[in-house]
Amino acid sequence: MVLEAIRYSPGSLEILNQLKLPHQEEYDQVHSSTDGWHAIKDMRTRGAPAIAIVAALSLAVELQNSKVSDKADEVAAFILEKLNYLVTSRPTAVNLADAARKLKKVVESAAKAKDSDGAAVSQAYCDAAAQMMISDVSDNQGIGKYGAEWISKQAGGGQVSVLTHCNTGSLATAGYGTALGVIRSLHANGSLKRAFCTETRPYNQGSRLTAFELVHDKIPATLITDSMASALLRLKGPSERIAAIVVGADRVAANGDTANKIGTYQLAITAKHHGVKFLVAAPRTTIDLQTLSGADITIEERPGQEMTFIKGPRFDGVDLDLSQTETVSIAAKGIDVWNPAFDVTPAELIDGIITEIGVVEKGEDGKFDLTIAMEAHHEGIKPSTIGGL
Ligand SMILES: CSC[C@H]1O[C@H](OP(=O)(O)O)[C@H](O)[C@@H]1O
Repeated sequence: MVLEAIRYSPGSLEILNQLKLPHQEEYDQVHSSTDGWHAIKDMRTRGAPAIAIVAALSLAVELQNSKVSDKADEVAAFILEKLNYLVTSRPTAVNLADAARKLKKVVESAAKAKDSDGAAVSQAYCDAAAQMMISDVSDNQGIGKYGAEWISKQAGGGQVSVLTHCNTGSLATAGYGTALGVIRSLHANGSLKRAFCTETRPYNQGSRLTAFELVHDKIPATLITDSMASALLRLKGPSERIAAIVVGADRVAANGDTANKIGTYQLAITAKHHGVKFLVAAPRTTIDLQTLSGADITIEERPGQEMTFIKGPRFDGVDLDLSQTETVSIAAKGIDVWNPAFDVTPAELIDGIITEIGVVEKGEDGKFDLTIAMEAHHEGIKPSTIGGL
């Protein structure tokens, strides 16, 4: 059974409540853009691509379940207002803002069309929002293909292990995943020895979500704490043939600096120290040429209690009691907390950016040129024009 973070059909949107995973698989209904905003803010749904898709579809179901004006410009104005509201839910991942920008263009074009009316504008929006979900899965399968090929080629063939951070799988996207998509493709190719995943404190996307996906897919995998990464590379890197650390992204700046889950930057440092490749896996909807460098990326800070308390089903010493969710304190009362949700890895520590059309590598100047990848998005330039293939 395929893991579905998002279930959509015209008029109906359900999200898998990721605060309940891995022990409870509960779907929450999303009826409106307000529901969508709160689901994203609460992190009941999360992951850069999934955030964009849930936001877009939350407005689609709101339109589908309401009587829209018959005036094209009124419906267009309503949609633009709601998109501006939705992008305020979480600031770091660019996918949501990118989706809103593209959807605004669709709406403005539909509103200008000859004999257009409210229903036509609403339908054009809903069709475009639904297409984003379909495109994301195919993007991720491309990322998986090119990422797996690149890693296998760099490792000289045979089976390799990789380390990943946070959750970048079917629970962070419309399906298959980005960095976890690379792991899925390596496994499908028979090229994966083992996947190592970090627990990814404090939200524990790794221990709760990535581990859940890897167990679900029966992929050989080992969970480590975030603090074990360097020791893993030093003590088990050669024997486990750890060829790369592969992570997702929330925003890739024009120069390749990448914002991703907190803890990513230190993984890039230890990868460099241990001679292990460090790869960012991201669809081009995550590349933001308007943000020139990592210094320009807004880093979301989350509430301190998300670090100082931990939630989970009650354990009676023998088994889990799923009917009882307990919240326990794991920090001294009164301590100040700094809880940034992301950090920025400088391009100099990144060996390649895996996109759905190929792996972008640095040029002879030691810098990334992401415009080729983005132009291909519009002009269909074949992947072979991008390094690494
Ligand atoms: C393909 S998901 C990309 C990215 O999103 C995650 O952040 P969050 O769980 O806070 O939404 C994480 O940074 C992933 O790498």
